[in-house]
Amino acid sequence: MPSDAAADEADRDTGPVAGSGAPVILSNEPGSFAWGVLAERHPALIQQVRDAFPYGRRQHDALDALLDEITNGVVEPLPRAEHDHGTWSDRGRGRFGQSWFDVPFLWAESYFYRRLLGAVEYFGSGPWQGIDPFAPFKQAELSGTAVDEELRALDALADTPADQRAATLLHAALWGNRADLGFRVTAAEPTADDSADGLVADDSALLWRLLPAGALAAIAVVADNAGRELIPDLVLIDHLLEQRHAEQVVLHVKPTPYYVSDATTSDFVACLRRLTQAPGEAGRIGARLWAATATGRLEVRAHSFFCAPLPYEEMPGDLRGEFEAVSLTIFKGDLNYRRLVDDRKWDATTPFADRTAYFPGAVTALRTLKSDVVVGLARGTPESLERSGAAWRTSGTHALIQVRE
Ligand SMILES: O=P(O)(O)OC[C@H]1O[C@](O)(CO)[C@@H](O)[C@@H]1O
Repeated sequence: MPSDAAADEADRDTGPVAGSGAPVILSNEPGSFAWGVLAERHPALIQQVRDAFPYGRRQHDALDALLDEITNGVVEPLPRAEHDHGTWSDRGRGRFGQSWFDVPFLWAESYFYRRLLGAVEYFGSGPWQGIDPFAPFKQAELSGTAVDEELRALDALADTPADQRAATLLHAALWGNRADLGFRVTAAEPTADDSADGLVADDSALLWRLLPAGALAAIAVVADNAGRELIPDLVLIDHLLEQRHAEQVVLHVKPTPYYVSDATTSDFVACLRRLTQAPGEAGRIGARLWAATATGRLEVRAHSFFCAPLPYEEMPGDLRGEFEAVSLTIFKGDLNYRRLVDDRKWDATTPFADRTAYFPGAVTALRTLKSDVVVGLARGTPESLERSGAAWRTSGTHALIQVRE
């Protein structure tokens, strides 16, 4: 569990203040994507969590109160006794007392997950301490037959040439980002066909140029979801290590449960175990990765800032130092993207390099589009996507690979 001091430290040393010039995304436009997340997904998620555990009276009352607050009330501060009361008092200055729909969407979502963990006594000192309220959903996905099939498919890849294998594994990690359990609370899961021609930006050639085989670089991977996303991420990491694109990989996960399916250390262990216990190539990949953790070639870290409601431009000095120390950082997923470029209504053709100029080193985003923000598109692309009439920004049917050297 992160200490209050660590989170305080994370918030104090904030570096330059994040971008300006485009309106921050709020959730107060009925019918907008952000409005739907707060008005529909969060209440549905409270119900799902309530149904998934034999919680006691106190937890049911707390979930009722949270539901009432997010639908009819205003943002309330954390109770004084909470370990991170001070941290959130600072983060919430100017936000408490407002409608949840009128504060920045990024902030509201993040605080919602903190409050949900509070309601189920995740941070308490009692028997529910550390019980992940999303664990049943993550476990069901990880033990499902879809994962069996995905692991079996690795056998066919074992003998393909390395560059072809690399391209396939990169795409598997990219599209694995559609496997997001929060996204499935209300939306239909996109079908396999939806991914055809779904790339709105593709800097993969530059990515491989930055990672030549034999370069022995250190790479950071900022993970997103567990299960069907983390498994292809791990398989890609194995490939990078095996082919000597990287000598060391640091995998950054969340310190506490977040956005339903975001990967924590427990989820990393569960995914690695799933790989090692699989037959064939998947099992061999799992064994190699397990061994890599023991030698330090694969290291897992869980900085408190990964659950902060803030853009990465405001990252604390120690995390900035970690990213400075590697040759490339790969950010997975939609939420990381929102935090990387800042959750604002940017013109979609704003260069990705401009929005990430503050980042201390080369950076890559692998993301399926599941919320409104997007940058780095070629001129004319947003217009033609709009003409298609599809919900291309939010439905997970489109994806991007963006790189800044
Ligand atoms: O798991 P990912 O790719 O970060 O997606 C999370 C996304 O889900 C939502 O919470 C709701 O769709 C978005 O607001 C958020 O960015």
